[in-house]
Amino acid sequence: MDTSATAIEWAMAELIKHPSAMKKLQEELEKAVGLNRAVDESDVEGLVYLDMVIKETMRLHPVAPLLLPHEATEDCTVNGFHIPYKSRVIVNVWSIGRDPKVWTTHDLEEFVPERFLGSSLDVKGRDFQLLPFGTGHRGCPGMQLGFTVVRFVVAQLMHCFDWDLPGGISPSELDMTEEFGLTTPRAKHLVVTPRYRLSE
Ligand code: HEM
Repeated sequence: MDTSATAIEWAMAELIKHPSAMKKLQEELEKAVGLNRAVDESDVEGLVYLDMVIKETMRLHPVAPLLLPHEATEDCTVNGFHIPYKSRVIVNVWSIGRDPKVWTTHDLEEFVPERFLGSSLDVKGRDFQLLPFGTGHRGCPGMQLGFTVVRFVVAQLMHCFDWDLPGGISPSELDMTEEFGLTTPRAKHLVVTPRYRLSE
């Protein structure tokens, strides 16, 4: 599964669709790195807006929308629901990412990285509102690598380039249809033209 590539493509698409968020991220990167060199892996730690962009991307576009099927190892009760031993449990993180009881500060369907401002929510599996890597014994063992790669690549692409959509399409018209399955990639790959923005 191309999990990291799918997450990077969604982050790029959301940033291109929301030029003000892209500008804020570019400003954060410029402040941290300047325009005379490319982003290094060590620059990415502590970039608050970048972190919020990636979390918001993973809230709206979890790469594995139903995680992987889990099996109950014993009888248990969760939120009043009895789950018998050996039941197959499917966790719909796509839907949890749009739960109005959880996400109260901004429009649920909108890409708003600022909803994470001042919040300690992270993607490591402790906060059940946001589980793009699953949680527990069968959570994603590649989480650290995946999260680092996604942050680093998005930071480099946004720092080095501005992005133009083809054929005069305006950002708001960008098609965000998902292809539903075990993973949810974009239905149509993102096609964009880079414009180099660093000093030589
Ligand atoms: C952004 C990148 C990635 C995302 C969003 C992601 C997401 C996930 C999710 C949601 C699961 C299922 C967890 C569950 O059901 O509780 C999973 C499982 C898994 N992931 Fe990842 N993953 C990513 C990157 C990676 C990488 C880089 C590797 C390997 C180097 C990896 C290896 C695995 C493996 C082996 C499992 C199965 C674990 C098991 O069943 O015990 N993932 N991943």
